Amino acid sequence: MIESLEAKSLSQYETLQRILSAGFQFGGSFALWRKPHSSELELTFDDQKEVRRVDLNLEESKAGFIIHPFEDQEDQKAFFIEAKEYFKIPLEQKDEPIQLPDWMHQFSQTLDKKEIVQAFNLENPQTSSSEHDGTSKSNFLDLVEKSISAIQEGYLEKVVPARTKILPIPEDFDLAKSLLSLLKSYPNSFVNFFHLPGIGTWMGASPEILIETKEDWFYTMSLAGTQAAKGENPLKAAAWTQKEIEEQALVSRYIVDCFKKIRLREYEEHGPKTVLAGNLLHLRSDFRVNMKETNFPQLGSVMLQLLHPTSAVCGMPRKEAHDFLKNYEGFDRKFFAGFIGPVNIEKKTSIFVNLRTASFSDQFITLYAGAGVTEDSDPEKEWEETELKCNIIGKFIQKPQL
Ligand SMILES: C=C(O[C@@H]1C=C(C(=O)O)C=C[C@H]1O)C(=O)O
Repeated sequence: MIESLEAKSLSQYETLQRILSAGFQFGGSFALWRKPHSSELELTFDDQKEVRRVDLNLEESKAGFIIHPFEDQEDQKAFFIEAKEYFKIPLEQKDEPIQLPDWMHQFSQTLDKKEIVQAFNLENPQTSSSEHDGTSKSNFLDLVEKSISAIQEGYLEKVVPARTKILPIPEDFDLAKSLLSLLKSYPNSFVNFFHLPGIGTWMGASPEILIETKEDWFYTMSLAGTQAAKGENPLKAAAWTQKEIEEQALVSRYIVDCFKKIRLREYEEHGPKTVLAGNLLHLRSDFRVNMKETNFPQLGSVMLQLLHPTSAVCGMPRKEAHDFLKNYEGFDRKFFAGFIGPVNIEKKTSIFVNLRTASFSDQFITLYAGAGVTEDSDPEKEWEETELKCNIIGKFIQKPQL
């Protein structure tokens, strides 16, 4: 009774503060997320101190949240937050109090915003000082020039060089406020936060599904081509150049090639259409397959392995593009452009490409962004595109809007 009265008086912000405090005091891993167009925040907590690693066998997996870096792992495994505790809370204001689960009341001490920052800083490994600089504009322009040359020489068809941008953690940084800003401002994105003790603490708002399975259906998408959303009706006003149309078509072709590898012919392809992600526009095609009719119940896992990393975040041909980035990009992407998301929660699996994301360490926040380069790319424009992408998360770290 007392608890429910207490919960009634908590605002959304205070509820989130309380959840984050409990997560950090719980001592294990935890994640929270809101799927695109959903009005529920989902949360999962795992009390195991040692971070779990699992095979990429989604169909047999326990319920939980999977996190895989950009690079393939030697042991072919991903990090995993098992849903030892799982619950959801409504994000729309309702009259009834938000119910937090009973176990959470053991962690009734609410950490203030500074203590929360300390909780993720202290546990993460120290980063080297070279990682504190981020990618300079001239280095990124050089990388794009090199990418264009590699394409002109016929060695690559498309490549997606990326960069980092470093922000000092602002004096008054407030994780709960930043997260609420992302939730409010990006209804079409997969807003997420996860904490793997000793490994990383990340937050993001991804627009891109890598694979989704719901009942009998498998879904994926090709997302590429970027421009700033402008004016009253940005979707209508969008005009795409040949460069962007081709860039996105290459990603669709890549997906179709993956279907071909497994001799799957019965897929539906819809699009491309213009979609909004934050204040950016992209071109997107949606693909779906009925796993029952095609007798392919394990399609989720098979396609996950074939698709990652797609040509939306790496390039084509995949191996050559990957080698090129390894040689010239000059930083470790870690979880950026890897994949994250809930697995077998309420019989659904929704795995997103980890884009529009930030990692926390020491006193720094690292933002990551890439841009698809083709023969017709203009290096200066690709730099501007990465600035816009970094800003999607960066602006709410610097100035949450509540
Ligand atoms: C690489 C990123 O985004 C990807 C690349 C895009 C592009 O090149 O236009 C668009 C959407 C994403 O598939 C990123 O956000 O960092």
